[in-house]
Amino acid sequence: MIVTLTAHPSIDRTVSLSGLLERGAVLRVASTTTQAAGKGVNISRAAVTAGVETLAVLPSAEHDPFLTDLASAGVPCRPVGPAGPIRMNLTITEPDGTTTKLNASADPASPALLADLASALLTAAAKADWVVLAGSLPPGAPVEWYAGLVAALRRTPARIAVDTSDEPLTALVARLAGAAPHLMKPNAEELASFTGTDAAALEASPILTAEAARTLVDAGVEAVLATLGGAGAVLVTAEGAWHATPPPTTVVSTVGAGDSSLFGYLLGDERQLPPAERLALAVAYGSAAAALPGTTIPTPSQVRPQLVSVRTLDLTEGTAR
Ligand SMILES: O=P(O)(O)OC[C@@]1(O)O[C@H](CO)[C@@H](O)[C@@H]1O
Repeated sequence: MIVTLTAHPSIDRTVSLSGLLERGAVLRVASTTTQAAGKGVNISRAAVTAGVETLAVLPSAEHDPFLTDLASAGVPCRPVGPAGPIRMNLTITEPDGTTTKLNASADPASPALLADLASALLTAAAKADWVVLAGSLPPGAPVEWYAGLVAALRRTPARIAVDTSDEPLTALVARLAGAAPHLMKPNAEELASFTGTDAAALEASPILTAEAARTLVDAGVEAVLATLGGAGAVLVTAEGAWHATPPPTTVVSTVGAGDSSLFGYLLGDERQLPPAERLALAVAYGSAAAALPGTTIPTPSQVRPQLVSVRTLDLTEGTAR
């Protein structure tokens, strides 16, 4: 079972433009969609369509329509309240695939709500193969909240994956000694933020990315899945490093591609696939998501790992095979 925590869930409103975005202009909208989302929720959605048992833990008021949306998608939920209204994040997509995102903030989370979320998560972790801490933290949560949760989750049988950014990521990286998650999924920008490298340089060089990811493995993280957008992804473990390139993809919306990649990796792990095949599944899930509108998460029939090419990276020689 994959338990996800979305401490800062969102209603994702996507506006698809029929032309290119022009600041200050009046523009025609081709279509709009609205979906209950947030990183952990998206991963639980992917699990449901792949037939993997999941539970989405999130703050929510008792009868919030967000829960109705998740129930109609068949996503098992553990809402924790009382919580304020769920924020709305806006995505603007252009016909060339350019995706612009405006992410809002929820009302501040109280210490009592954070404590109840942590306790619901620790209870669910007793039955989980993986617990995924995903997304930003709501206002009011201390930046080291994820780091503290990882330390507590390390005392349960579950394995822990984290995908976050900004201060919560920095705080987690600062406390890896003795409390490292089993899996981290930074993108190039996130990896650059604590390795003193440049995101564009990482996206252009899988070897540089693998070297940066390697610093997390040296600090105790079992596996680092570094996603590089159109350049695919790099996987680094203590055993080696791999780079996977996606098939040519017509990008419609990149929202949810990272969450889909992370789920693809976890699915490969549940199926006990070797590292290169787990990476291929991650990249296939990510590129399938990028080809879909809004925050749509791909179904297994839309995911084609056989079209992904994987090569081994030799970090001592600085070469790829
Ligand atoms: O503000 P955060 O928590 O970093 O990201 C939230 C978010 O952008 O992440 C998902 C895509 O990964 C979306 O469903 C959601 O709107």
